[in-house]
Amino acid sequence: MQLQAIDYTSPTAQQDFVKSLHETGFGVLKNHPIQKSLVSAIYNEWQRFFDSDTKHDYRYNIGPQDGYFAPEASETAKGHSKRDIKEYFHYYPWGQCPEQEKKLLSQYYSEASTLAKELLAWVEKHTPSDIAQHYSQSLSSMVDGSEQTLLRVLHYPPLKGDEELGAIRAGAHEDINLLTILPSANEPGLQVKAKDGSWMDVPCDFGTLIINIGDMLQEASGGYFPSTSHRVINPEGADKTKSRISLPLFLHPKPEVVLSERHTAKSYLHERLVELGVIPA
Ligand SMILES: O=C(O)CCC(=O)C(=O)O
Ligand SMILES: [Fe+2]
Repeated sequence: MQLQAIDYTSPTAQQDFVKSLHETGFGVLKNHPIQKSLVSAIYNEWQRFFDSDTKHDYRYNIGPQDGYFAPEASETAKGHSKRDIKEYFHYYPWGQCPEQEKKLLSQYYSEASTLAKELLAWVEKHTPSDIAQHYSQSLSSMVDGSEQTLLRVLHYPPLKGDEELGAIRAGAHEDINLLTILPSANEPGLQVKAKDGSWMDVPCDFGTLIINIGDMLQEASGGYFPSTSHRVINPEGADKTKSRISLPLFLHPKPEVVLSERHTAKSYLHERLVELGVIPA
């Protein structure tokens, strides 16, 4: 399995990108419209946020899931017994956000959502017709007017040595949504599972964007687009003392969208959040 960066401006970008998503569940883009300077400014602002105690004033709301999730409240990946070693903030335009950090984060949300929708349109255009006939409605219309798209600011704190045995920064998991777009983080660690079961490092060149399929698009495409397992491993040696910040945007459809005979977006999301231990059954 190879993950080579595709040039967003190349004449064959759309086909190459959708081929990569079909074959691996992942695609890497360079020369895309998201500015590096915006991403690094957000990383800096949120490092300060996570380093300060005011984060506790933004504790997440259990139903809507917006706000700050402390390490004690973070996810336990399906099939794992230890919580991930991370804390994070869930931003929605309608949700809570510290005033100081709102300007850049809302700008990023809007730019990244626009790009994610464009990439979803590429996926739609290059889905073979025998697969596309199973979409209950066009992929673009699934997200039009959706208020569910989630921007997560993630902080993996430096390791102190007192972490629970076997706990890792992000246990192997699949994303729940349609598509995820993720700027390369400020530190390595992201790995993707290849078809032979081995773990491969995802290239971490600052400025590239990583896109992956989530379970909802896998479900809607009958598996044509695979939702590939990924994880974030712990740093070693001198890197243990470093924080890692990342900024995934999870493109979500409207709740009433029918994904398959089994699921609407709402029923699927609910099932998965219970599994992750972040909402009660
Ligand atoms: O931090 C990363 O690089 C990936 C995060 C991730 O996979 C997730 O939050 O779903
Ligand atoms: Fe993920």
